[in-house]
Amino acid sequence: MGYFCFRDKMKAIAVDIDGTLTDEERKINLDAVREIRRIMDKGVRVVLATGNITCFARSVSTMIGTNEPVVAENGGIVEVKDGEKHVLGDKRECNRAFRFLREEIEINRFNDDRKTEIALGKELDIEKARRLISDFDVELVDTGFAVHIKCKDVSKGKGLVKAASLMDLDVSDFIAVGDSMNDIELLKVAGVGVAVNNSPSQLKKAADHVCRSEFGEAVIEAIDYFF
Ligand SMILES: O=C(O)COP(=O)(O)O
Ligand SMILES: [Mg+2]
Repeated sequence: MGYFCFRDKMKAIAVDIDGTLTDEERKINLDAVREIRRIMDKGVRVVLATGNITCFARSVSTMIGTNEPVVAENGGIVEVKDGEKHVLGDKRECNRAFRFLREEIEINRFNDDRKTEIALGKELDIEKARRLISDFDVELVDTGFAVHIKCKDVSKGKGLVKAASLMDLDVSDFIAVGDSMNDIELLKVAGVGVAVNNSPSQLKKAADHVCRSEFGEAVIEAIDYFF
């Protein structure tokens, strides 16, 4: 089935922030924002799905101009615009793993108020850390911007399922665009999963479509292709 079959069928897009809407320095691509606003004007609904903390996700969403739920903390939180929060993760096991890890190796924890996970500086020796906390029911996800200690059953994919139901949509109505390993479930649950070209090969393999371009240019490419 060709991708053109999806044209006019897709109702919504879920977009990752860092490395997808932004470049590697976290500068947002304004042309991609313009493109997102253009399809919003046509009635396409836009959800941001990010590993960032909820207030950051909400701020970016507000400034782009979407009033839809945001998926934050890698799917641990889905927040509706009026501030109603759906908590899909449990931080306790992350805390236990973190306390154990900090006894063993030096780690730099983000000083923020995450509700369902813990974010660490990306300079961490991730393979060593994974071995050290392998007995805990958590996983480490490296996004290229941070390393997250998150519950195994939390994902942006589950977050999108929740967001879609709050929007009276189905996840299959969504195209999802992402750049890193915290996007893999997001790309898998969506109707069409799109990896930007700066994604690791594992994400590209999980995607239905891999963009030729990188970062925000790839968001523009995906929108032009699918909407
Ligand atoms: O929080 C991160 O580490 C990356 O954020 P992202 O999911 O928006 O790319
Ligand atoms: Mg990203």
